[in-house]
Amino acid sequence: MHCCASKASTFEADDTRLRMSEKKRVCIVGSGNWGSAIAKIIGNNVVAMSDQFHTEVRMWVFEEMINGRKLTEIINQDHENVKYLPGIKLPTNVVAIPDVKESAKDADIFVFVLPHQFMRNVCKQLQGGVKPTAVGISLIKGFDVKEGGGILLITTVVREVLNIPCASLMGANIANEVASENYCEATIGCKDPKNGQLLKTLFQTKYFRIVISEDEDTVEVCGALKNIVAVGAGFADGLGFGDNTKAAVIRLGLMEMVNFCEVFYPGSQQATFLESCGIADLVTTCYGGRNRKVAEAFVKTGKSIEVLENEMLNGQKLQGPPTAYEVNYMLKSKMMEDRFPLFTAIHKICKGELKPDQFIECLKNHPEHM
Ligand SMILES: NC(=O)c1ccc[n+]([C@@H]2O[C@H](COP(=O)([O-])OP(=O)(O)OC[C@H]3O[C@@H](n4cnc5c(N)ncnc54)[C@H](O)[C@@H]3O)[C@@H](O)[C@H]2O)c1
Ligand SMILES: O=P(O)(O)OC[C@H](O)CO
Repeated sequence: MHCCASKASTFEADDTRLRMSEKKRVCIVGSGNWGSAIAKIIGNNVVAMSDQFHTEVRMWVFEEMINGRKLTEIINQDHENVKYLPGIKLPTNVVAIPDVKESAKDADIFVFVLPHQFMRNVCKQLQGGVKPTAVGISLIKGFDVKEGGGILLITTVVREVLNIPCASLMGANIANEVASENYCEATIGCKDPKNGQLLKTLFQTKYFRIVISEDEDTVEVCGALKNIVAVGAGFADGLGFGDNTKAAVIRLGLMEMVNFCEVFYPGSQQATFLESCGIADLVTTCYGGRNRKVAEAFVKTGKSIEVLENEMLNGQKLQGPPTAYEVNYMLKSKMMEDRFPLFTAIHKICKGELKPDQFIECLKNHPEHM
């Protein structure tokens, strides 16, 4: 009897070990406004699905001092990111870690969510410290500039630098609204159905509904380009135009997004623009986003984008102006600026090469009207 009981417990221990080793450990790389909102979702989901996931979620935090305390300390003791997502409690199983390599230890799933301009540098720090079996997902909107004139998707940077597969999650997702659990949707771009399903399990909640698309490049490109259009919407608002003009900016922006994908990402499907990552994100960003808000103030105050970003966003980062630069960097090198007049005008206005009041003039002769 005794012998059988001990054998049974050995089997149980083996079984538990097996299940433990199959459990996925999640690392969130980034902890800004969206990073913190998504940490709330992931932290709650892994506890609800503790048979599939380790319940501790490590979140890399770019350390800074707030009123004499370290931000990591505040998050770990008070369970709130008081700087980037104030007023929202984070689950206690989300652990803030200031060392990116330490946060990545033993992780099976990497969620990349930081302003895109910092991504390559952070990825380089992770090089060599990532399990070869890990998978990544990028929530980052923007491009990486390639020497010699091209641009890379952020997921390509992850694949190249870390040698792991990488999907993306994009959508109409203003972080504060998601953190307040207001119903919305998102799109996961992932060619591999098994990884797509695993990632959907990690992110979906009753209020955050997800559709998987295999058209992964288009999903990601939509997320990056919509931030440029949002800047244009802000210019139109700052210039005092009404809703018809903003609708025209959104439509022409969408047409340039579609053309951009056709030219640079052949095989892109038009149906993808009807997902949350496409038209829905464009609408939300052109009405409620940070890029729109700062661009409106840019026209009204005459201050530079950098000054306004510092004054208005308390450390949060704009993605639209740098993305307009990155896209222009490529279009210019290919002598294709004329084919994308809205993207081009927005970049030139941000750089002070064109006056804001010339924005609408640039749209009056858009190739869409020829
Ligand atoms: N905020 C949103 O509503 C939202 C929604 C969907 C997608 N996104 C996208 O998610 C990505 C991250 O946005 P966010 O809102 O979480 O960030 P954010 O705009 O809040 O940026 C602040 C973050 O950048 C970090 N940071 C500052 N300097 C840094 C450096 N040198 N190196 C590394 N990190 C540094 C800060 O510590 C902080 O965590 C962006 O690409 C954004 O477009 C944002
Ligand atoms: O606040 P923005 O302009 O960075 O936009 C936020 C999100 O990308 C909207 O989906």
